[in-house]
Amino acid sequence: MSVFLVGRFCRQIVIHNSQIRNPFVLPLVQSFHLYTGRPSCVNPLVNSMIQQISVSEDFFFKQLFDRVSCTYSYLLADVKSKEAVLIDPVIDLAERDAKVVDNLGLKLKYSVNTHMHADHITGSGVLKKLLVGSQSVISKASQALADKYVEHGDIIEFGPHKLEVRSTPGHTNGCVTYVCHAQGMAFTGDALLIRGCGRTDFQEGSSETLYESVHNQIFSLPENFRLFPGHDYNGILDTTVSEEKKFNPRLTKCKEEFVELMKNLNLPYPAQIDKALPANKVCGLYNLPTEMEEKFKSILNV
Ligand SMILES: N[C@@H](CCC(=O)N[C@@H](CSS)C(=O)NCC(=O)O)C(=O)O
Repeated sequence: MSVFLVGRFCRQIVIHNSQIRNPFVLPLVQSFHLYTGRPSCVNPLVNSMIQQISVSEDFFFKQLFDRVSCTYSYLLADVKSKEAVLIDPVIDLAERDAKVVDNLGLKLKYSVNTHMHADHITGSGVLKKLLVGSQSVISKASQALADKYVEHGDIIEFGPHKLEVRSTPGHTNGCVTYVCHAQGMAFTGDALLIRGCGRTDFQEGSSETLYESVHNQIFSLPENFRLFPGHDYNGILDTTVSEEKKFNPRLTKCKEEFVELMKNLNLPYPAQIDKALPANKVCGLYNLPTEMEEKFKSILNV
């Protein structure tokens, strides 16, 4: 897709999409908008709410859903090398996910957790057994056991693709957001939900910290970056930086109002919290509730 800029004295300039964020091209796009004085329907800055960034041909992306916990998992892969990562798998659906990976001929490198979940058990432990060679990943700050620990600024690689790790604490201490700059995507876990955010009333949650995390690490991304949350309870799949900066009913408030609002959410505790936390402290490999241990007995050899 291309962007056409039409000025007062200039007939037409065609800029390919891949060049829009080029530091030499962006000011040109901006100045055309300022110069002509009207918000062009093709100006990416004005249009960022609706203009989607398309993924490159060598990048595979599949969004997966767990109906019970309303959790999204994300399978990302390099089309050429077949190396894949799976963000936030759910244990109950580990066999489904392993089958998808197998069917597509992918090689799962990492099962990546955005944080230590309180509402469901991560699938990263069972997936290590189902897809031999794959490793569990979680942030160092989460203090859970995993094969690989990540910190702010680290890069996770699969084929030529890269996910930047951004520390976004507040919902939990160890929450991270994974940003794929080249594809204009960020996976926010429970730090930012669509028109919402993660609760801050347990697991060392802090509303002040969450506010800073979202504003500094997520809202600072380009306006048209697509954001993929850890959950959605309303049937919406994704959002953008621009949409959330305009319409998020919590995070558009000032920090003091946000903190007050978060104090009064009055949400019931997640039903599975007492079973989920002990298991998630070891990335779903041990400490499973009896029914899960029974279900995955042969896979986990416990
Ligand atoms: N009812 C669900 C839990 C719902 C919930 O508390 N969701 C969390 C993310 S999972 S810990 C949250 O942060 N929600 C924010 C919100 O505004 O809803 C269950 O029992 O599992």
